[in-house]
Amino acid sequence: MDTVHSPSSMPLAVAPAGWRERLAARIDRWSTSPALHRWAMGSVMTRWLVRRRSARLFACMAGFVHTQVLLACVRLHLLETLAESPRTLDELAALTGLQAASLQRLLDSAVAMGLMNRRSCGRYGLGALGAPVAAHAGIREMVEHNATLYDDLRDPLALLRDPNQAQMHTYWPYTPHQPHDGAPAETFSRYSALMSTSQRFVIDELLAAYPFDDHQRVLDVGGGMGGWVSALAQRHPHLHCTLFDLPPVAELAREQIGRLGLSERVTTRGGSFITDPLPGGADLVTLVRVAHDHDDATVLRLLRAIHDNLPLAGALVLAEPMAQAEGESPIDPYFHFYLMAMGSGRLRTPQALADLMAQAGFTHIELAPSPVPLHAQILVGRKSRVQASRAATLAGGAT
Ligand SMILES: CC(C)=CCC/C(C)=C/CC/C(C)=C/C=C/C(C)=C/C=C/C=C(C)/C=C/C=C(C)/C=C/C=C(C)/C=C/CC(C)(C)O
Ligand SMILES: C[S@@+](CC[C@H](N)C(=O)[O-])C[C@H]1O[C@@H](n2cnc3c(N)ncnc32)[C@H](O)[C@@H]1O
Repeated sequence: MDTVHSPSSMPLAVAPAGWRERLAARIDRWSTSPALHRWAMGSVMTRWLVRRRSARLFACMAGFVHTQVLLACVRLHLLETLAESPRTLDELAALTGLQAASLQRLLDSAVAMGLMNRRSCGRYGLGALGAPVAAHAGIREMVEHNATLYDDLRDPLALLRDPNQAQMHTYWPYTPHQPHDGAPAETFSRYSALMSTSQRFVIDELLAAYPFDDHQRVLDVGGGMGGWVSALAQRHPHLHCTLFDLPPVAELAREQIGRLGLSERVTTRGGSFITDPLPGGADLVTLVRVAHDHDDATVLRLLRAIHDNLPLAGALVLAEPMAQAEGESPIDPYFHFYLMAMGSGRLRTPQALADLMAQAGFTHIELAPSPVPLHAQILVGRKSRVQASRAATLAGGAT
C-alpha cells in the first residue's frame, strides 16, 4: 500500500477504491452535468441548493473585490465615521474628498456586504459586519497589513513556483530568510505593534478557555509586547509571569509592562528559543501564535525544551489558528498562503500539533473549547510520570 502525508503529517494508508470512491466518482460526473443543473434548478426541492452553491462560488470568485471594498472603507475611516452617526452620501463625499458618484458605488457595495446599512433620509449607517471593524483597531490594522499579502498573491502561480520572491519575507525578521541579528530595531517594533493590537481576540479566547487558578508561575514564550501576560496577571493577581522573546521585542515588552505598573509580577527575558535556554521556574508555559511560524524540527525542539523545563504536573497551553482536518474553513486558505509568503512555518491541524507535543513528551493532550475557534484553537498538554506515546489521542472534539 502507498503512503501519503496527511495534513497532520502522519503517514496515512491509501485505501483501495471501494464503494465510497466509486460513488464519489459517480457524483463527480453527475454534478458537472448540464442536464442535472437544469433539473436541479427546475425542482423546488433542489433549487435552494443551486442558489446556495452559486452564491458561495460567486463569493470565492469575487473575494478580491470584497477585500478591496473593505480596504477602501478602512483607508477612508468610513466605518469609524458611521459609528459616530449615520451620514448621507454628500456628507461622506465631503469628508472623504471623493466624487459622490464613485463613492456611492463603494457605499452600496459595503451595504451589500453587510459592512453598512441604509437608514432613514438616505443616510448610511454601520452594518453588522462593519461594527467589529469600527470597534477594533486590530482588525483595521490587519486589513491594511493584508495589502502586502495580496500584493504577493497578485500572480498566485508565480508565488507558488517561487515563494522566496514574496515581499512578506521582509516584514518578519525571524524567518530562516531573514537572520534577525542584523535587522533594524524598527522592523521588530513594526511587527510587534501589529501583533499587539491583533492579540486582543486571542487573549479573550485564552482567558475563557483555561483555568489559570491552579498555576503559580507562567512563562510565555514568544510573548511579543506582553499583551497576553499583562492581561493574565491583571485577571489572576496571584500569578507571576515571565515573558521570553527576541531581545528587541523583550525590551519593548519590558517598557509596556512597566507602563501598566506590572513590573513586580511580570518580568521579561531576551533571547532566542533556537539558541538559548528557556527561563526556568514556571509550572505553566504558554505558546501563543508561535508554533505556526516555524518548521516541524524547530517546533519539536522548542516543545522538548519546554517539556524539560516544566516540573511534573506542569502544563503547556498552545494557542494559534489551526487547520480544519477536512471540510470548509475560511481561515485555512488565508494562513496557508500567509505563512508561505512569510517564508516559514505552516498551518497545522490540532492533531498535527498534538502529535508534535506527544513526541516532545506531553501527555493528556486536549483541545480546550474556544468560544470563537477562528482566532485561535487551544491545545493543553501535561508533563506527567506516564510514558508519553509518540502519537497523541486527542480529546476535546475537532482534529
Ligand atoms: C442587536 C441584536 C438584535 C442582536 C445582537 C446579536 C448579537 C449578540 C451579536 C453579536 C455581535 C458581536 C459582538 C459580534 C462581534 C464580532 C467580532 C468581534 C468579530 C471579529 C472579527 C475578527 C477578525 C475578522 C479578525 C481577523 C484576524 C486576522 C485576519 C488575523 C491575522 C493574523 C495574522 C496575519 C497573524 C500573523 C502572525 C504570524 C506571522 C502568522 O505568526
Ligand atoms: C506571531 S508573533 C506572536 C506574538 C504574541 N505571542 C502574540 O500572540 O501576539 C511571534 C513571536 O515569536 C517571537 N519569536 C520568533 N522567533 C523567536 C525566537 N527564536 N526566540 C524567541 N522568540 C521568537 C517573535 O519575536 C514574536 O514576538
